[in-house]
Amino acid sequence: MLALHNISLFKRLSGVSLRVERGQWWTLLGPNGAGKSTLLSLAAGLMPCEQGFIELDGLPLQEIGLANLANRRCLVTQSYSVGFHVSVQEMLSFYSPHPHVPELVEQHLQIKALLLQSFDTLSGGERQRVHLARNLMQIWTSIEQGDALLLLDEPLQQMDVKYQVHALTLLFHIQQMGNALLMSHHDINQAYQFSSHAGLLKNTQMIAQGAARETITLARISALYDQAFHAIEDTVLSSLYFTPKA
Ligand SMILES: Nc1ncnc2c1ncn2[C@@H]1O[C@H](COP(=O)(O)OP(=O)(O)OP(=O)(O)O)[C@@H](O)[C@H]1O
Repeated sequence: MLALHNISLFKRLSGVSLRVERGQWWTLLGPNGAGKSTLLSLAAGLMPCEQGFIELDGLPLQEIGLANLANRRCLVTQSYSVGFHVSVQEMLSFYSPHPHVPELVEQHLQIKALLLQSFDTLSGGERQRVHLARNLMQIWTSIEQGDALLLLDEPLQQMDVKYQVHALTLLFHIQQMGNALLMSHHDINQAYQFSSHAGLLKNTQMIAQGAARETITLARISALYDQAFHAIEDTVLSSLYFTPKA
């Protein structure tokens, strides 16, 4: 679905290639400043690459146009404010062609209880739930068709543990419908547990990529963050649990 061919942007991203296919959930891991947000903005078509090119279903991104892209892909950015007084209901109807919160979204993000509240008075976690819901509603028709590309820049920030699990479960359902996900995240264990694939970015370069459980290894994670880790076997989840050495 999404193909990045050797893309670069001065001091922000260097020669990155990546293919994200339908039904795959990629997580980008890497230290602050590694280039994760830059990669997501370029993939969303919000700025041009200096070198290389990006295709969506074989078409160069710049030929698709932002209006068409808006029906097909969303970008959940790291910070979001509306800048004026507006209720959650008004904000959702302003940005989304889909007038109602879809049942699957409501089930996991519980937006309806917030609809009459002013967006600017929401707590950080509530705001992030609405921000995620708004982006999903923007492309909901494509999501239902299994044809959507979700670009997510640390989408769980400020959510409490319960809503993190709810949001990850919602994203898992959306992946199972055949959609493609590319997400940056700072939680190695959630990436290991939930994503199908992982890309490790360091100093603007992709140093490893592939199936999540083959790519996220103790040696690579320690090198990625310049930090020693323990890997503990979780026999219940038949998974590894990474924890930094103090
Ligand atoms: N608008 C900009 N102009 C110039 N440099 C920028 C700009 N935005 C980001 N950068 C630089 O590009 C590099 C990559 O930044 P980016 O935001 O992509 O990192 P990141 O991996 O998303 O980091 P974080 O985990 O902190 O969100 C950083 O060195 C950053 O300082």
